[in-house]
Amino acid sequence: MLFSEKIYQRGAYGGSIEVVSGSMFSGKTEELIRRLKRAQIAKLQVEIFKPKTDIRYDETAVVSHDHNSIQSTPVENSSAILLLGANTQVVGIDEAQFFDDDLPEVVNKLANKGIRVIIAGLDMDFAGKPFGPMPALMAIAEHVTKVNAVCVRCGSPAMYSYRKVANDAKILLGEKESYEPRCRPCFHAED
Ligand SMILES: Nc1ncnc2c1ncn2[C@@H]1O[C@H](COP(=O)(O)OP(=O)(O)O)[C@@H](O)[C@H]1O
Ligand SMILES: Cc1cn([C@H]2C[C@H](O)[C@@H](COP(=O)(O)O)O2)c(=O)[nH]c1=O
Ligand SMILES: [Zn+2]
Repeated sequence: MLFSEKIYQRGAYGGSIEVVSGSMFSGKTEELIRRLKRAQIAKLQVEIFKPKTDIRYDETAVVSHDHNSIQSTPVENSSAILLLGANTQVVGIDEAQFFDDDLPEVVNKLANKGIRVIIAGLDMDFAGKPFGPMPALMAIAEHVTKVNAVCVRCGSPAMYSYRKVANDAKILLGEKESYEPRCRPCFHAED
């Protein structure tokens, strides 16, 4: 889909919410970085946020599995995004699944002020259950882009993040040592 970098100029109530969602390794962060870098090229003021807890690749930058990166501000909660993002033109948010349930209200407020908000996050956790505020964010977004990884078992499009380690905690940071993307049949198959 083609998004106009100049969309913010429509003013109050002219903002918008875009959500990029899918499994791990599906390219959510790369797509987020791509859209944000285009906004920077268009000389828009861009503020990028991620949860303070997400220190997998870098304490401050948003970094993709392929090591593309963009500077960001780590924040404790969604109210910090409202505080720090209210006077900019474009707001980017990565790992949105880890934020609190107030995030949809926060991004609605930002979009109602005319800000373009671009959000990336996991739609489902390792058990295939909706993850945090993501369902609500997808409901209120103008544009939802679902991306797929490649199933590591069969090569089909993958929508699930299969957890390879025995741990039932909802939040377990990690990458290939702990997770692999799988398609529906492979996700439900016996190991
Ligand atoms: N099984 C896989 N399917 C698709 N991409 C993969 C896979 N394993 C590794 N990758 C790499 O991961 C990159 C996507 O990284 P990233 O944007 O950080 O994904 P996400 O944010 O969705 O976890 C791809 O461009 C690709 O190079
Ligand atoms: C499925 C699942 C994932 N996580 C963690 C693992 C990673 O640290 C992030 C997802 O990162 P990505 O950019 O989408 O690759 O979330 C988790 O805590 N719980 C889960 O169920
Ligand atoms: Zn498969």
